[in-house]
Amino acid sequence: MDHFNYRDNQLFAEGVSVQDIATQFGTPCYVYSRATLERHYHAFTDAAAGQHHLVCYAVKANSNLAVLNVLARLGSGFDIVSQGELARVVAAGGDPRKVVFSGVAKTAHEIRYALELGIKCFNVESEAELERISDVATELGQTAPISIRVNPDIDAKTHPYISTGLKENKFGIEIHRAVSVYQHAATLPGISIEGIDFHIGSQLTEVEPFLAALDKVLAIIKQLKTLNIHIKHLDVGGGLGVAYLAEEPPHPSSYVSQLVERLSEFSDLELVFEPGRAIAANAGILITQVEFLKQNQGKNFAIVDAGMNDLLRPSLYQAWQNIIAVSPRSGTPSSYDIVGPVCETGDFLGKDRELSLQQGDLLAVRSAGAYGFSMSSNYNSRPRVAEIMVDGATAHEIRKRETIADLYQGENKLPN
Ligand SMILES: Cc1ncc(COP(=O)(O)O)c(C=O)c1O
Ligand SMILES: N[C@@H](CCCC[NH3+])C(=O)O
Repeated sequence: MDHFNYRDNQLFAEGVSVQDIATQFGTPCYVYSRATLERHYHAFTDAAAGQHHLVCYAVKANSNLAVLNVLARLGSGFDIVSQGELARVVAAGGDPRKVVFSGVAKTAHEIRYALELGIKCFNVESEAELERISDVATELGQTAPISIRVNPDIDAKTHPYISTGLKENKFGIEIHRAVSVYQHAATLPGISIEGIDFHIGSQLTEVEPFLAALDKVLAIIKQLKTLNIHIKHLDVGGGLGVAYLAEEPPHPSSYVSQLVERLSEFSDLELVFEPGRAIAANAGILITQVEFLKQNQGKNFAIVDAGMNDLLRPSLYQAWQNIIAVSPRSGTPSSYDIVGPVCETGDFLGKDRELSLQQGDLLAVRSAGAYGFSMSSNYNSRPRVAEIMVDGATAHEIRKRETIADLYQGENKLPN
């Protein structure tokens, strides 16, 4: 469910007409709903209420400062993968003590920055990284809180590019070596063992792979206890999917409850979640305008003003996202490929979409709040689009559209 609905044949974002947003701020632009973000966050926290828990929203899904700020105000923690994301969290008013730091290649500089801010935990992805974290912490006279990311070798049954928990993926430490890595970690001077984590992939539509990974990791927690290594938190990563087309992912509350049920023997364990998509995807749309309608060899194209540089998912993963008219027409629909202005054959937002269209019409690409703007680029020297957040009856410009000058500021010609 979200807050983008039709009223009198006009698409609304909460209390504001999408047509009005386009008129005021221009197209293309991303539009987010504060109420949807808040509702999705609460779906996790309400369902986890019986267990000590922390939701660490995955910043990579949508790192706009206003989005982070809305979540920070609710008490959310954050899952980050770079110094840049951590700086954003701080700038948005997030609490560094609720930050977990994931990613396979943390630099010494990034580790130092995170230690100085006092983050909750480093999710460690390799032995070499463990050594580096210990060294940097020792230099600073600190001990770094860590969790080992175990790779449970579970097939998450998702797109191969976004599966992360198989042994052939680059992520985490093989599960059969986890215990020995913890034993080694316990000997390092700059390390304080706090947790254990996994993340098996993104856009998962079933709970079973999560439960299978959870069971494997709970067995390790028990084994570590016998070795006098006490795990305080279990981070189950993110990855819960959303319905883009006909998928039927479990509701966050059902997913959370099923995980919590497995923890009856582990009442002291803090459960950490890192959802990105489940919170942000359906809290956003991308509005785009039809520039031209065109026919080639009997095929209909609607050429729109947003392209793969604005929303990469369809091109990169052949992802399907719903495309709807902002003011639907009553005429007989035709089948259109919705394509962008970028000079790539793979530049499309959707194929074979049944729509009744005229030049100048506005379209909304749904479920675009996650991995939309955050994966956008300046390819073809196209300025990045504006981002708008609707809060009740008001639309706020939370990021201005880039100007043409923004595209080359900071670059220098060679001296004569
Ligand atoms: C370590 C980690 N945590 C959390 C996430 C967020 O994933 P999602 O947006 O699928 O919830 C990702 C991305 O897949 C990730 O790699
Ligand atoms: N960018 C991906 C998700 C990647 C998750 C990051 N590990 C998507 O749009 O579906």
